[in-house]
Amino acid sequence: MAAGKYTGYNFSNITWSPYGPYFNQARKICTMELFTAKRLKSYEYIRVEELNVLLKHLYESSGKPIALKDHLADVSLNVISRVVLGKKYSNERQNGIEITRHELKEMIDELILLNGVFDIGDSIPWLGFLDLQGNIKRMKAVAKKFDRFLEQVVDEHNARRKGIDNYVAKDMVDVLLLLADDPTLEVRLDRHSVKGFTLDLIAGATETSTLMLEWAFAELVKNPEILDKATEELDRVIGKERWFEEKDIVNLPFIEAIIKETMRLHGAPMLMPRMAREDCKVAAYDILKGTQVLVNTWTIERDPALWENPNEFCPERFLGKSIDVKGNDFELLPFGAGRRMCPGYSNGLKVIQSSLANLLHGFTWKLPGNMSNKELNMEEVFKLANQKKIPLEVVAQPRLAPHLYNM
Ligand code: HEM
Repeated sequence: MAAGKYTGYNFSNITWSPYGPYFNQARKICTMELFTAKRLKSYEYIRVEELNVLLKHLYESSGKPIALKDHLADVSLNVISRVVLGKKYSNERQNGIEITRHELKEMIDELILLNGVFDIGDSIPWLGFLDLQGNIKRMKAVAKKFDRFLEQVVDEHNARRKGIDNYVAKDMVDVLLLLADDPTLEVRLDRHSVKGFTLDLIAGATETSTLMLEWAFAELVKNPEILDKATEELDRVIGKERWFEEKDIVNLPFIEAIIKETMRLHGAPMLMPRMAREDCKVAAYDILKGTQVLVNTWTIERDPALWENPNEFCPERFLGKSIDVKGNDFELLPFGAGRRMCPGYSNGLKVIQSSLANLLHGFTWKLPGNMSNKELNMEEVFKLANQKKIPLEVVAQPRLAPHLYNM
């Protein structure tokens, strides 16, 4: 869907177009400025603080059914808004606060939905101007809202650093604005590009990790023997006297395997569209230069020629195997590969690893009431990301000593 044309900012137009001069620049900014190992490490305390809020909240709601996705979405949005925008948004409208967390989340949901929607005008271009489904009207409306919000974000950041020599960037918008001041940059970043970049970072990060975690929990409550194996590994490696820390992940191969298996079965169904740069042949098909190419990862990741029992949730298949999720192994591409691979994959992966490990370590998980695991609905809704048709409801009970929840 040509959402970018109407929303003004989108993965496929300003900063990210692989055909425009901004693309190489944007990639360089990601790898050399925004997602360096040092910067990611410096945000660890944010990931820990936000996860702790959730752990505490779950402790207080223990025994009651909760819609897990709503809580996970709060963690993702709070982490990414602190990392990118330098602050998180509350659900209460406070003085001087231009937007509530709920409003921001609604805007992101609308943007993601419109990016993945099937629009008649895309298939029959001469009907496009009629906007039969009303999508274009909705895109223009959400673009206006985002622009108002991002203008305010940029103004606030500029005001904060005004008159300060050698200002040290505190968040990603600061980094982008400092780069925009740099006259030596190969392609100058203007205000519009900073806003586009900022929006891509927020939209790219928010729903992806939430959905992965919701699917992981759905698979685990559906397969209690796998859930038991995961808790056994956590007890053995972490013990019952402390929480998981990011550095522990290298000692938790089964938790890593659960994440890979969740991504294999429930990752994004398609990668970002590509265009063939030259004539080529793929599996005996002639692909002409300029053809738009869609990579169907859903099919690759369930291909029986590559995976034994492809529709079964079986993390064990990854144990002792070197298949990773970083775009090197083409049978598993949850973050894509190559020039358009997800620039935020290491941050996304860290949020997923620590949320999954700590939620499993700190709580037992059950379906509400007398619902059996066989009754759990696992239907998907195909969008830009793969959503669970019926949101997962679960009941959590603490499994560690009470003083550990006193954060
Ligand atoms: C578990 C978390 C995440 C998953 C599963 C995920 C997945 C993906 C995938 C599949 C793509 C398309 C890659 C391709 O076509 O080759 C992508 C692109 C992108 N992701 Fe992520 N992502 C995650 C987290 C993040 C985070 C944390 C950020 C930013 C902070 C981010 C920002 C982006 C952006 C800006 C793009 C567009 C890149 C382009 O068009 O060239 N993502 N992501």
